[in-house]
Amino acid sequence: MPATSANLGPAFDCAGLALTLHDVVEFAVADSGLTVEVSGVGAGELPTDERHLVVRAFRAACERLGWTPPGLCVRAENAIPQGRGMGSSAAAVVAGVVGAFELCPDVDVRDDGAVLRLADELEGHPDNVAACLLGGATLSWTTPEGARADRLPVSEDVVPVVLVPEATLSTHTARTLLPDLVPHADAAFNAARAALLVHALTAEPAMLLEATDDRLHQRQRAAAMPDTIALVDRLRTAGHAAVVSGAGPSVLVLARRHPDDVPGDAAAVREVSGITPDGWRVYPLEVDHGGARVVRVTPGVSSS
Ligand SMILES: Nc1ncnc2c1ncn2[C@@H]1O[C@H](COP(=O)(O)OP(=O)(O)OP(=O)(O)O)[C@@H](O)[C@H]1O
Ligand SMILES: N[C@@H](CCO)C(=O)O
Repeated sequence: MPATSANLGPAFDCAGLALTLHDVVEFAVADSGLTVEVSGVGAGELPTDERHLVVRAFRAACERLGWTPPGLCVRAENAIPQGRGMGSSAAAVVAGVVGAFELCPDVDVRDDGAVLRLADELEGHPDNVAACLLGGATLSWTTPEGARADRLPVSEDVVPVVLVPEATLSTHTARTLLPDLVPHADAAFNAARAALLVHALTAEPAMLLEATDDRLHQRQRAAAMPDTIALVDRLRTAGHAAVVSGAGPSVLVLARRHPDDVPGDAAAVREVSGITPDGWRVYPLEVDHGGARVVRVTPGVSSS
Protein backbone atom coordinates (compact mmCIF):
# COMPACT_ATOMS: atom_id res chain seq x y z
CA MET A 1 0.00 0.00 0.00
CA PRO A 2 1.59 3.29 -1.02
CA ALA A 3 1.79 6.38 1.15
CA THR A 4 -0.26 9.23 -0.26
CA SER A 5 -0.28 12.99 -0.05
CA ALA A 6 -3.69 14.65 -0.30
CA ASN A 7 -4.85 18.14 -1.33
CA LEU A 8 -1.64 19.09 -3.23
CA GLY A 9 -2.35 22.65 -2.11
CA PRO A 10 -5.64 23.93 -3.51
CA ALA A 11 -7.44 20.66 -4.32
CA PHE A 12 -8.80 20.08 -0.83
CA ASP A 13 -10.37 16.63 -0.34
CA CYS A 14 -10.18 15.83 -4.05
CA ALA A 15 -6.56 15.38 -5.25
CA GLY A 16 -4.04 12.80 -4.09
CA LEU A 17 -0.62 11.54 -5.08
CA ALA A 18 0.68 8.01 -4.44
CA LEU A 19 4.30 7.80 -3.30
CA THR A 20 7.00 5.12 -3.29
CA LEU A 21 6.90 4.40 0.44
CA HIS A 22 4.85 1.36 1.41
CA ASP A 23 3.12 -0.61 4.13
CA VAL A 24 2.93 -4.34 3.39
CA VAL A 25 0.00 -6.25 4.88
CA GLU A 26 -0.44 -10.04 4.77
CA PHE A 27 -3.79 -11.73 5.36
CA ALA A 28 -4.60 -15.40 5.93
CA VAL A 29 -7.91 -17.02 6.76
CA ALA A 30 -7.49 -19.15 9.91
CA ASP A 31 -9.65 -21.78 11.57
CA SER A 32 -10.64 -19.43 14.37
CA GLY A 33 -9.74 -16.27 16.30
CA LEU A 34 -7.74 -13.21 15.31
CA THR A 35 -4.00 -12.62 15.39
CA VAL A 36 -2.43 -9.30 14.45
CA GLU A 37 1.33 -8.76 14.20
CA VAL A 38 2.79 -5.31 13.55
CA SER A 39 6.41 -4.53 12.73
CA GLY A 40 8.01 -1.22 11.74
CA VAL A 41 6.07 2.00 12.27
CA GLY A 42 3.44 1.65 15.02
CA ALA A 43 4.83 -1.62 16.46
CA GLY A 44 4.09 -1.73 20.19
CA GLU A 45 1.70 1.22 19.85
CA LEU A 46 -1.09 0.12 17.52
CA PRO A 47 -3.74 -2.22 18.97
CA THR A 48 -3.39 -5.86 17.95
CA ASP A 49 -7.05 -6.79 18.29
CA GLU A 50 -10.37 -5.90 16.64
CA ARG A 51 -9.55 -2.18 17.12
CA HIS A 52 -6.67 -2.33 14.62
CA LEU A 53 -7.69 -0.17 11.65
CA VAL A 54 -6.81 -2.80 9.03
CA VAL A 55 -8.99 -5.33 10.87
CA ARG A 56 -11.85 -2.84 11.22
CA ALA A 57 -11.75 -2.15 7.48
CA PHE A 58 -11.49 -5.89 6.71
CA ARG A 59 -14.55 -6.61 8.89
CA ALA A 60 -16.54 -3.76 7.31
CA ALA A 61 -15.79 -5.17 3.86
CA CYS A 62 -16.74 -8.69 4.96
CA GLU A 63 -20.07 -7.36 6.22
CA ARG A 64 -20.63 -5.59 2.88
CA LEU A 65 -19.81 -8.85 1.06
CA GLY A 66 -21.93 -11.02 3.37
CA TRP A 67 -18.95 -13.22 4.29
CA THR A 68 -17.70 -14.29 7.73
CA PRO A 69 -14.27 -15.93 7.73
CA PRO A 70 -13.84 -18.43 10.60
CA GLY A 71 -10.61 -16.79 11.77
CA LEU A 72 -8.07 -14.26 10.53
CA CYS A 73 -4.31 -13.64 10.71
CA VAL A 74 -2.96 -10.20 9.79
CA ARG A 75 0.72 -9.32 9.58
CA ALA A 76 1.66 -5.69 8.88
CA GLU A 77 5.10 -4.36 8.06
CA ASN A 78 4.72 -0.58 8.16
CA ALA A 79 6.98 2.11 6.72
CA ILE A 80 4.52 5.00 6.32
CA PRO A 81 4.84 7.57 9.14
CA GLN A 82 1.54 7.76 11.05
CA GLY A 83 -0.41 10.92 11.92
CA ARG A 84 1.89 12.97 9.68
CA GLY A 85 -0.26 13.64 6.59
CA MET A 86 1.14 10.78 4.51
CA GLY A 87 -2.04 8.75 4.25
CA SER A 88 -1.22 6.06 6.81
CA SER A 89 -4.85 5.58 7.80
CA ALA A 90 -5.93 5.44 4.15
CA ALA A 91 -3.30 2.75 3.50
CA ALA A 92 -4.63 0.74 6.45
CA VAL A 93 -8.24 1.12 5.29
CA VAL A 94 -7.48 0.22 1.66
CA ALA A 95 -5.40 -2.77 2.83
CA GLY A 96 -8.30 -4.11 4.91
CA VAL A 97 -10.93 -3.63 2.23
CA VAL A 98 -8.75 -4.99 -0.59
CA GLY A 99 -7.72 -7.94 1.62
CA ALA A 100 -11.35 -8.89 2.25
CA PHE A 101 -12.34 -8.57 -1.42
CA GLU A 102 -9.35 -10.71 -2.44
CA LEU A 103 -9.97 -13.46 0.11
CA CYS A 104 -13.79 -13.63 -0.06
CA PRO A 105 -14.67 -16.86 -1.86
CA ASP A 106 -17.73 -15.23 -3.47
CA VAL A 107 -15.70 -12.53 -5.25
CA ASP A 108 -14.35 -13.58 -8.66
CA VAL A 109 -13.02 -10.22 -9.79
CA ARG A 110 -12.38 -7.35 -7.39
CA ASP A 111 -14.64 -4.36 -8.06
CA ASP A 112 -12.39 -1.35 -7.43
CA GLY A 113 -15.40 0.98 -7.62
CA ALA A 114 -16.92 -0.84 -4.65
CA VAL A 115 -13.55 -0.88 -2.84
CA LEU A 116 -13.22 2.88 -3.32
CA ARG A 117 -16.78 3.60 -2.15
CA LEU A 118 -16.35 1.62 1.05
CA ALA A 119 -12.83 2.92 1.75
CA ASP A 120 -14.16 6.48 1.36
CA GLU A 121 -17.02 5.76 3.77
CA LEU A 122 -14.54 4.46 6.35
CA GLU A 123 -11.92 7.19 5.87
CA GLY A 124 -14.42 10.06 5.55
CA HIS A 125 -12.90 11.64 2.43
CA PRO A 126 -11.85 10.05 -0.87
CA ASP A 127 -8.55 11.79 -1.75
CA ASN A 128 -6.03 9.55 0.03
CA VAL A 129 -7.87 6.26 -0.50
CA ALA A 130 -8.29 6.94 -4.23
CA ALA A 131 -4.56 7.58 -4.73
CA CYS A 132 -3.63 4.61 -2.54
CA LEU A 133 -5.90 2.24 -4.48
CA LEU A 134 -5.27 3.49 -8.02
CA GLY A 135 -1.74 4.94 -7.80
CA GLY A 136 -0.37 8.01 -9.57
CA ALA A 137 -2.13 11.33 -9.13
CA THR A 138 -5.86 10.99 -8.68
CA LEU A 139 -8.88 13.24 -8.74
CA SER A 140 -11.78 12.05 -6.62
CA TRP A 141 -15.28 13.32 -6.07
CA THR A 142 -18.44 12.22 -4.33
CA THR A 143 -21.80 11.43 -5.91
CA PRO A 144 -25.12 10.35 -4.37
CA GLU A 145 -23.97 6.76 -5.12
CA GLY A 146 -20.60 7.25 -3.39
CA ALA A 147 -17.03 8.24 -4.23
CA ARG A 148 -15.57 8.09 -7.71
CA ALA A 149 -12.02 8.70 -8.90
CA ASP A 150 -9.79 8.83 -11.95
CA ARG A 151 -6.06 9.04 -12.57
CA LEU A 152 -3.97 11.75 -14.17
CA PRO A 153 -0.80 11.04 -16.18
CA VAL A 154 1.84 12.82 -14.06
CA SER A 155 4.75 14.46 -15.87
CA GLU A 156 8.03 12.55 -15.55
CA ASP A 157 9.68 15.80 -14.41
CA VAL A 158 7.79 15.92 -11.09
CA VAL A 159 9.89 14.75 -8.11
CA PRO A 160 7.91 14.53 -4.86
CA VAL A 161 9.85 15.24 -1.67
CA VAL A 162 8.17 14.83 1.72
CA LEU A 163 9.54 16.57 4.81
CA VAL A 164 8.39 14.92 8.01
CA PRO A 165 8.64 16.55 11.45
CA GLU A 166 8.73 14.77 14.80
CA ALA A 167 5.31 16.15 15.76
CA THR A 168 2.09 14.39 14.82
CA LEU A 169 -1.36 15.82 14.12
CA SER A 170 -4.46 13.71 13.75
CA THR A 171 -6.62 14.36 10.71
CA HIS A 172 -9.63 14.49 13.02
CA THR A 173 -8.13 17.38 15.00
CA ALA A 174 -7.00 19.17 11.83
CA ARG A 175 -10.52 18.99 10.39
CA THR A 176 -12.05 20.60 13.48
CA LEU A 177 -9.97 23.72 12.71
CA LEU A 178 -11.69 24.36 9.38
CA PRO A 179 -14.46 26.98 9.23
CA ASP A 180 -17.92 25.93 8.02
CA LEU A 181 -18.07 28.82 5.54
CA VAL A 182 -15.41 30.35 3.27
CA PRO A 183 -15.44 33.66 1.38
CA HIS A 184 -16.56 33.33 -2.24
CA ALA A 185 -13.32 35.01 -3.41
CA ASP A 186 -11.24 32.34 -1.64
CA ALA A 187 -13.33 29.55 -3.17
CA ALA A 188 -12.78 31.11 -6.62
CA PHE A 189 -9.05 31.50 -5.90
CA ASN A 190 -8.77 27.77 -5.09
CA ALA A 191 -10.96 26.67 -8.01
CA ALA A 192 -8.59 28.47 -10.40
CA ARG A 193 -5.48 26.93 -8.77
CA ALA A 194 -6.99 23.44 -8.66
CA ALA A 195 -7.76 23.60 -12.38
CA LEU A 196 -4.26 24.91 -13.09
CA LEU A 197 -2.81 22.13 -10.91
CA VAL A 198 -4.08 19.50 -13.37
CA HIS A 199 -2.30 21.29 -16.23
CA ALA A 200 0.88 21.79 -14.17
CA LEU A 201 1.07 18.19 -12.93
CA THR A 202 0.45 16.62 -16.29
CA ALA A 203 2.01 18.97 -18.84
CA GLU A 204 3.57 22.12 -17.41
CA PRO A 205 5.48 21.48 -14.14
CA ALA A 206 6.96 25.01 -14.39
CA MET A 207 3.51 26.24 -13.27
CA LEU A 208 3.48 24.13 -10.09
CA LEU A 209 4.43 26.98 -7.77
CA GLU A 210 1.46 29.09 -8.88
CA ALA A 211 -0.80 26.06 -9.14
CA THR A 212 -0.26 24.92 -5.53
CA ASP A 213 -1.35 28.07 -3.70
CA ASP A 214 -4.22 27.65 -1.25
CA ARG A 215 -6.62 29.79 0.73
CA LEU A 216 -9.05 27.19 2.04
CA HIS A 217 -7.28 25.02 4.62
CA GLN A 218 -3.52 25.49 5.20
CA ARG A 219 -3.53 28.81 7.08
CA GLN A 220 -6.76 27.87 8.86
CA ARG A 221 -4.80 25.01 10.46
CA ALA A 222 -1.65 27.04 11.17
CA ALA A 223 -2.15 27.17 14.96
CA ALA A 224 -1.81 23.36 15.08
CA MET A 225 1.38 23.33 12.96
CA PRO A 226 3.16 26.72 12.97
CA ASP A 227 6.56 25.20 12.03
CA THR A 228 4.97 23.51 9.00
CA ILE A 229 3.45 26.72 7.70
CA ALA A 230 6.75 28.57 8.31
CA LEU A 231 8.63 25.93 6.29
CA VAL A 232 6.06 26.00 3.47
CA ASP A 233 6.45 29.79 3.30
CA ARG A 234 10.26 29.59 3.30
CA LEU A 235 10.31 26.98 0.52
CA ARG A 236 7.76 28.85 -1.60
CA THR A 237 9.73 32.09 -1.25
CA ALA A 238 12.73 30.15 -2.59
CA GLY A 239 10.62 29.11 -5.60
CA HIS A 240 9.63 25.55 -4.57
CA ALA A 241 6.07 24.25 -4.92
CA ALA A 242 5.65 23.40 -1.23
CA VAL A 243 2.30 22.57 0.39
CA VAL A 244 1.03 21.00 3.59
CA SER A 245 0.89 17.25 2.94
CA GLY A 246 -2.68 16.07 3.61
CA ALA A 247 -3.83 17.33 7.00
CA GLY A 248 -0.19 17.93 8.03
CA PRO A 249 2.14 18.37 9.69
CA SER A 250 4.45 17.05 6.93
CA VAL A 251 5.34 19.23 3.95
CA LEU A 252 5.15 18.00 0.35
CA VAL A 253 7.37 19.65 -2.25
CA LEU A 254 6.58 18.99 -5.89
CA ALA A 255 10.15 19.54 -7.09
CA ARG A 256 11.20 19.45 -10.72
CA ARG A 257 13.81 17.35 -12.43
CA HIS A 258 16.44 19.36 -14.30
CA PRO A 259 17.86 18.02 -17.61
CA ASP A 260 21.37 17.98 -16.02
CA ASP A 261 20.27 15.90 -13.01
CA VAL A 262 21.97 12.55 -12.47
CA PRO A 263 19.28 9.85 -11.86
CA GLY A 264 18.46 9.73 -8.14
CA ASP A 265 20.16 13.08 -7.44
CA ALA A 266 17.95 16.01 -8.41
CA ALA A 267 19.45 19.45 -7.71
CA ALA A 268 16.02 20.69 -6.52
CA VAL A 269 15.92 17.94 -3.87
CA ARG A 270 19.34 19.02 -2.58
CA GLU A 271 18.14 22.61 -2.44
CA VAL A 272 14.98 21.62 -0.54
CA SER A 273 17.05 19.57 1.94
CA GLY A 274 19.32 22.59 2.50
CA ILE A 275 16.32 24.78 3.42
CA THR A 276 14.77 22.16 5.73
CA PRO A 277 15.64 22.64 9.43
CA ASP A 278 17.30 19.96 11.55
CA GLY A 279 14.85 17.51 13.11
CA TRP A 280 12.83 16.99 9.91
CA ARG A 281 13.30 13.76 7.97
CA VAL A 282 13.66 14.26 4.21
CA TYR A 283 12.05 11.62 1.98
CA PRO A 284 12.98 12.05 -1.70
CA LEU A 285 10.40 9.80 -3.35
CA GLU A 286 8.92 8.99 -6.74
CA VAL A 287 5.32 8.80 -7.85
CA ASP A 288 3.94 5.27 -7.28
CA HIS A 289 2.12 4.65 -10.53
CA GLY A 290 0.69 1.26 -9.57
CA GLY A 291 -1.28 1.81 -6.35
CA ALA A 292 -2.36 -1.07 -4.11
CA ARG A 293 -0.69 -4.26 -5.25
CA VAL A 294 -1.84 -7.78 -4.46
CA VAL A 295 0.42 -10.82 -4.40
CA ARG A 296 -1.10 -14.25 -3.86
CA VAL A 297 1.48 -16.22 -1.90
CA THR A 298 -0.25 -19.62 -1.72
CA PRO A 299 -3.82 -20.64 -2.52
CA GLY A 300 -6.17 -18.90 -0.11
CA VAL A 301 -3.55 -16.46 1.13
CA SER A 302 -3.14 -12.94 -0.19
CA SER A 303 -0.76 -10.12 0.50
CA SER A 304 -1.54 -6.54 -0.38
N1 LIG B 1 -0.81 1.03 9.39
C1 LIG B 1 -1.75 1.28 10.30
N2 LIG B 1 -2.32 0.27 10.98
C2 LIG B 1 -3.30 0.52 11.88
N3 LIG B 1 -3.73 1.75 12.20
C3 LIG B 1 -3.19 2.78 11.58
C4 LIG B 1 -2.17 2.60 10.60
N4 LIG B 1 -1.81 3.79 10.14
C5 LIG B 1 -2.57 4.69 10.79
N5 LIG B 1 -3.38 4.09 11.65
C6 LIG B 1 -4.34 4.78 12.53
O1 LIG B 1 -4.66 6.02 11.95
C7 LIG B 1 -4.17 7.11 12.76
C8 LIG B 1 -3.55 8.17 11.90
O2 LIG B 1 -4.52 8.59 11.00
P1 LIG B 1 -4.66 10.10 10.55
O3 LIG B 1 -5.74 10.13 9.52
O4 LIG B 1 -4.83 10.97 11.75
O5 LIG B 1 -3.24 10.45 9.93
P2 LIG B 1 -2.60 10.03 8.56
O6 LIG B 1 -3.51 9.08 7.84
O7 LIG B 1 -1.24 9.54 8.85
O8 LIG B 1 -2.50 11.41 7.82
P3 LIG B 1 -3.39 12.05 6.63
O9 LIG B 1 -4.76 11.43 6.68
O10 LIG B 1 -3.44 13.53 6.90
O11 LIG B 1 -2.66 11.74 5.37
C9 LIG B 1 -3.11 6.46 13.67
O12 LIG B 1 -3.01 7.17 14.87
C10 LIG B 1 -3.68 5.07 13.87
O13 LIG B 1 -4.71 5.08 14.84
N1 LIG C 1 -8.16 16.17 2.60
C1 LIG C 1 -7.90 15.70 3.93
C2 LIG C 1 -6.66 14.85 3.88
C3 LIG C 1 -6.37 14.23 5.22
O1 LIG C 1 -5.64 13.10 4.97
C4 LIG C 1 -7.69 16.86 4.87
O2 LIG C 1 -6.91 17.75 4.54
O3 LIG C 1 -8.33 16.87 5.94
